[in-house]
Amino acid sequence: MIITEENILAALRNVEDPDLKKDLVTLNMIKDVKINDKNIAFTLELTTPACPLKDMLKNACVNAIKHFVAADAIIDINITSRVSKPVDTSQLKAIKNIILVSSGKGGVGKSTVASNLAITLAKNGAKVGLIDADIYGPSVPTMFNLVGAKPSAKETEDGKTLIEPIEQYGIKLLSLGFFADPDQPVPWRGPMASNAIKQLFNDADWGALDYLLVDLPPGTGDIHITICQTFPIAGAVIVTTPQQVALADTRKGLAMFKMPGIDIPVLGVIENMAYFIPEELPENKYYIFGKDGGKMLAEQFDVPFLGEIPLVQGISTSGDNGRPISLEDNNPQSFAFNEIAGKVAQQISINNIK
Ligand SMILES: Nc1ncnc2c1ncn2[C@@H]1O[C@H](COP(=O)(O)OP(=O)(O)OP(=O)(O)O)[C@@H](O)[C@H]1O
Repeated sequence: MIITEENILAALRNVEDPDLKKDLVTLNMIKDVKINDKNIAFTLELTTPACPLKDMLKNACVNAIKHFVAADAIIDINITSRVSKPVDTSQLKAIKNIILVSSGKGGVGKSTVASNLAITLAKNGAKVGLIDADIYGPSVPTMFNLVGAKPSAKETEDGKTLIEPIEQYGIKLLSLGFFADPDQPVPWRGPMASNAIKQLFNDADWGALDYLLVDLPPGTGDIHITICQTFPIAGAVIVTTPQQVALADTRKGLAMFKMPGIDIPVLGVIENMAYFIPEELPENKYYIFGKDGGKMLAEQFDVPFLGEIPLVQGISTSGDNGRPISLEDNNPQSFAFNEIAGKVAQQISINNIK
């Protein structure tokens, strides 16, 4: 068979993206096909740089071309991505997907998860921002080694003043902690807190972002309602620990996102501190808070289970030292965060195609 672009595209129509349930040609993911004798090159444009199916799709393309077009073809696939976004007409047009990171209870590791997910998505090549909206105890300044940092302001051409997010580890950051005295007992309350948070979205120079993560305060309250009702949210990630007391509060958090008038897609549940691994015995797992609580909760609410993170000292010390663990490339916990970040991005891509 003569190798033509039509033959190649016809072959690739047999490759379906298992998440998006359509073939790669219909999804407009195949670009720039070039043919030179038996050499075939093209670009496969994914919906997220963190796509967990990258290798699988690449292999499927090679197999389809070899099977339907030419068994001896030499195939070179260049993988890129263009992050998809929900259809919306909001003022935050340059921000493609706002992801809420939420928990029913305080102290379950929501900020740890939000920070590590942000870093992991950025490491995969996405443009990422993080808003720390935790009015009770903003932890982003500590986790990103930015205690005492103050964002600067800039004047736009039309005379508006914009806050400049602070960039650290490739992520644009704004935290309520940058604007309050860390020793003040209750820095933000009621309408003042809601207004401050709205400003972090509306009056900041975010530029173009693929993902803007929001570290919410624990529980369900005014801040949650304000954010959910003011901004177009792509979805919420729920962080829980396996104890019954945490799960009970997580149920309420999950139910809030499903309430009429809020109705935010739940991207899934992450079980943090799922088991304890002692540093000197890394093969041993101790289920000190019970087993599979997060997984069962996800099943019960019919939302995806995104994965589990163990309780390890390295996660806590790295956060306290201002360099979250996922900055380390070869750490098992970085692999765990990479898998979870891939699943979060995958769920967003699935929702955006609906
Ligand atoms: N998987 C883990 N292993 C070890 N320590 C952890 C883990 N996850 C979180 N921690 C530690 O637990 C503490 C609380 O975590 P974090 O601040 O992320 O929780 P949070 O849910 O955001 O809390 P808050 O309710 O105050 O916002 C921190 O000291 C953090 O380093």
